[in-house]
Amino acid sequence: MSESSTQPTEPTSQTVPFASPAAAAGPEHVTEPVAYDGILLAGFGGPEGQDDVIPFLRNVTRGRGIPDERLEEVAHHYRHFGGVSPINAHNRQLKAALEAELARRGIDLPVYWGNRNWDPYLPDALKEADAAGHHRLIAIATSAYSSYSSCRQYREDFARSLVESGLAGTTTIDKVRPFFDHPGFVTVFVDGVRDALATLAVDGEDGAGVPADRVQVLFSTHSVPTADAQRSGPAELGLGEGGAYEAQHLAVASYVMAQLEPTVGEVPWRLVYQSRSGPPSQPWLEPDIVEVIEGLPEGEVDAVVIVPLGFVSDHMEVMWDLDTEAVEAAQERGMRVLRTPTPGIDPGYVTGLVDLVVERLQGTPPEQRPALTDLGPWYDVCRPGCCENVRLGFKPAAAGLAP
Ligand SMILES: CC1=C(CCC(=O)O)c2cc3nc(cc4[nH]c(cc5[nH]c(cc1n2)c(C)c5CCC(=O)O)c(CCC(=O)O)c4C)C(CCC(=O)O)=C3C
Ligand SMILES: [Fe+2]
Repeated sequence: MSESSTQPTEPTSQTVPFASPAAAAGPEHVTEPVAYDGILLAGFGGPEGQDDVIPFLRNVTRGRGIPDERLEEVAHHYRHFGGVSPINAHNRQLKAALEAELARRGIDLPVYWGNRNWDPYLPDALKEADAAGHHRLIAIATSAYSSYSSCRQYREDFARSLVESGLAGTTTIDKVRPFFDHPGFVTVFVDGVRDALATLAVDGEDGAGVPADRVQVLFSTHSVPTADAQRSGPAELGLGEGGAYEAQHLAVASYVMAQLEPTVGEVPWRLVYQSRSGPPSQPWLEPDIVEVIEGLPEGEVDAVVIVPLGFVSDHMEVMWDLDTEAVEAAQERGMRVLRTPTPGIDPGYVTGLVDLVVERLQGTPPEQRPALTDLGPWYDVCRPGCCENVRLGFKPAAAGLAP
């Protein structure tokens, strides 16, 4: 395991041990213009009432070997909020915001929305596009990084949905690059951490304020099996045992902190994980955010800033694992705690997503594409086998290079 897995005994700041550009020109970047006729907004999906909870969880975990106890626990998170995840409402808002931004820029492309795990499902979105005569789609998945769950699985869902809808051979689906280091995404986190530190500076105990060196910034993302992390991104980039998934998060977190350094100085930070779900025998990325908070040295850290770096909206993984569990852990230790915003429908984020579509419409060369870390701009089309899941076995995927 990499450095990020060691338990902290004192506030830490991580370093990024690599600089390994994916940006070299190659077949993974598409530099020909493509006349797309629709945008496919691909979401995760979530339940919208108590009766949806169990069928939704069955959809998510089919064939995954998630223990029953874990499913019951997760069902409880949803039940606590009336069986409703806000994720579908967020995606309805995002669709409307994308439509407004496209109209503002005079780009005549309809947005079709479909989910992996709940209604409206992806095959229905493809049928809706077909009915309108649209067969050349560019997809935006609501996930910014490389890994099986955050990239490849969406590509497999596209391939499966083309078959299920009867549109294989008629419709094609490409996908915008993983946008972890696109300014539209990253700026939300830079602003969020800056605002949180400013709030703490004037708003501590006794009105004295918390100095930046007594704050621990925790960038949190979804844990995944270490086997999945290792297989994320091309092995020859040499991105370490956490693969592209961990490397991309570390690079973005490091960029965020570097932006703030001139004004706030050195603030301790680290990358942590949340929402682990496999059996205990299976290694997943660590450390867990709650364990890290519980291990923070008493008397040295006055406040924790939680940054939901792995997520694009305030869905259940944010509401429960961060805003409920992690916040309670910090409060129990007498620490102040702030959680920074997710991108949601932030105007800069929405503009950025449209920019990602436009770079594919125009075939913008990689060196002209915005990317804030040395790792990007990441690939438009994945190589064969990229992010494959060895546990679940081979499944065909759309939006990849031909073998
Ligand atoms: C990397 C990643 C993201 C971020 C990228 C992205 O956003 O796509 C993400 C997002 C999400 N995960 C979500 C929900 C769930 N994820 C589960 C299970 C799993 N997630 C995994 C990974 C990820 N998940 C993995 C490796 C599993 C194990 C099973 C498997 O190998 O697939 C389970 C099963 C129960 C449990 O064990 O937790 C649930 C209910 C929701 C919806 C929240 C809502 O409803 O508001 C969202 C946005
Ligand atoms: Fe998940």
